Amino acid sequence: MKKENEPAYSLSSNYHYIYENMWKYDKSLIFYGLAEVIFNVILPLCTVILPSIVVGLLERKAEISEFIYTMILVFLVYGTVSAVQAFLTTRNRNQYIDIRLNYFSLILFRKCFHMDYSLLEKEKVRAELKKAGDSIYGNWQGLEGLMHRNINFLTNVLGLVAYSAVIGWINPLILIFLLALSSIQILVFRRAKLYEHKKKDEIARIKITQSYLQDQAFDLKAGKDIRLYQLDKIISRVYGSANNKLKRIKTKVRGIYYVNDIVEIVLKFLRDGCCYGYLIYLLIHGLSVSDFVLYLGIVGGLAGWITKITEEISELGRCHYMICDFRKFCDLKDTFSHTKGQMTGEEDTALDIVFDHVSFKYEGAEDYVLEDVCFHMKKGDKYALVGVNGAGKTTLVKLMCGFYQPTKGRILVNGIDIKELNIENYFKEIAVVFQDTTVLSLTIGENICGVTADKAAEEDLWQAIELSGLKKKIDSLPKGVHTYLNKDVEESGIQLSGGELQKLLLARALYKKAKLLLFDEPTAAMDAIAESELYEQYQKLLKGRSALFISHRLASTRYCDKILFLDKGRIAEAGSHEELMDMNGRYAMMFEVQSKYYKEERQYPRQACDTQWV
Ligand SMILES: Nc1ncnc2c1ncn2[C@@H]1O[C@H](COP(=O)(O)OP(=O)(O)OP(=O)(O)O)[C@@H](O)[C@H]1O
Repeated sequence: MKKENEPAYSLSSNYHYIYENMWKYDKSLIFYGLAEVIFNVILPLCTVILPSIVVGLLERKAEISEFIYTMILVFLVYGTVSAVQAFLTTRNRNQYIDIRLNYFSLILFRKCFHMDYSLLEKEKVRAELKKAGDSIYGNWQGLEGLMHRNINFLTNVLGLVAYSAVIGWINPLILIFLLALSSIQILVFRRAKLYEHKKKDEIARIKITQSYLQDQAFDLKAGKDIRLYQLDKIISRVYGSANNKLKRIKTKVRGIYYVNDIVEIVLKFLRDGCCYGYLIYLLIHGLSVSDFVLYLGIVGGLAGWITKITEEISELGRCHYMICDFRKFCDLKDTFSHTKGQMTGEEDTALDIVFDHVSFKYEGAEDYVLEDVCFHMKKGDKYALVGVNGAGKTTLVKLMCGFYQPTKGRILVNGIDIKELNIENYFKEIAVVFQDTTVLSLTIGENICGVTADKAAEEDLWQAIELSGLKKKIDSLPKGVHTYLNKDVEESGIQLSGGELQKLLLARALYKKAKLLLFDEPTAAMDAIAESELYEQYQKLLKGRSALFISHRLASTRYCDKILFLDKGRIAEAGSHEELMDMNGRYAMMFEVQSKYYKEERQYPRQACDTQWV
């Protein structure tokens, strides 16, 4: 079993993951990477060997012509190697950014789009998503970081091997001494990195709070409430306290790195002192000046390779942990079947839904939101779901959508347990309008059809627009269905009113030609005329499809075949409008309370107007 803080994947598995995907994306990336490693080592070797050649010429008082030819050759070699190395570095850097944005980002997008909704909602999973995002949104971080760091690491290892061969030839003891010092440095680095990793969960949680508050500060909708209810102070206070928490953690992490830096300085002092002392000793005892220059460069360079190897190992470790975060999120197991699973039957135009003793509670909650809910909605049935606030209506709709699994009992869709369904296919067969649904800042047509308006089935698009009551508005827009919403993507975008937005969401649900339609307060923001028009064409809108809708305006429920009255998560009353009125229970009471105001209003309409304007 893995211990806490132990990475979820081995380093070799992460290497395999990255290079396998690089190979899939663009095979040449691997070859260009290897070429960069080779040229990264050749270049510093040139800077060590070439000066020693020049000093050698001076030492043996070479002819001026030989001196000039050699110098030209030196510059040519150095120039060519530098140019190739610079080309490879730039190319690889750009390509690594490219694969991060165009390949790995899309893996994360796809995971978010298709994973169980209930998983995505969990606070713990959101923190994991934040960490997975950190590993791809940043240069030299996580996945991209490993590609860069690996080039650097291999460069340093190859450099170390080449330089070690020369130093081992001078004196093997120096080599052993240098390697021993490096091992100490690596161990100290590792301790600092492990501590930093331990704090990552805490940091991710704080960052979620920070980015939520930043969103609120910049959000147009929140801007209204912030001004009217003076929420700025509380937002600033919570943001400040999150910043302080982060600062405290980062100060502790920096403290550990400070110890690491001191150890590094002491080791460097020891290393350079001993090596340079030994070379001076050799010079005094007959070593030529050109060899002294060469060895000096090699010893100095070797220390550089070693220092960089320790740095790169620590950076590789950091990237390794970040890749683990990315893969852990991408490998989260779903409870629903997304790619396999059964289909509901293509020939049907409606779905048959059974709630068989369904109880449900949200994760971490003590109480059940729904308890022992039983009903059978046959193909083509129109159901209304009513009840007081918090009775569990939206939760029931979300269960019907396949966003959550029941805690107890079963939900059957055309006789198949929802757990056994191919949920992606089921999503294609249902259309839902939630209370908190948002639109994308794209064109009206794209929002309704999910594709560009040109590719949409034109007739269906206009039919949905007409049925939802949005036609008049669209006809008034110069660009019609090609008009952009909001201003995030297109400056000329327009802002729809609450009611118009609701009509648009309705049009989107109707365009889909779903077998099951679920509406959560679909008319809450509509004016009375729009609402009444909608109800009048209710049967036409739903054309033999199954539908369930939640509404607090009980007058609307009379268009439904059956009404379920939900009370504290249980179905307290069920039947047609007339049956429930005859029952004289909670539904009848709520209906009476609502209709009382309409009656009163009809009795005194003028009076109200007069009082207002006289
Ligand atoms: N994601 C969630 N996590 C935890 N509890 C939740 C979640 N969503 C809703 N609840 C709780 O479940 C209960 C039922 O909520 P639900 O939204 O289903 O009620 P509702 O009947 O649709 O209410 P309303 O008429 O106000 O829209 C509430 O007490 C709510 O706090």
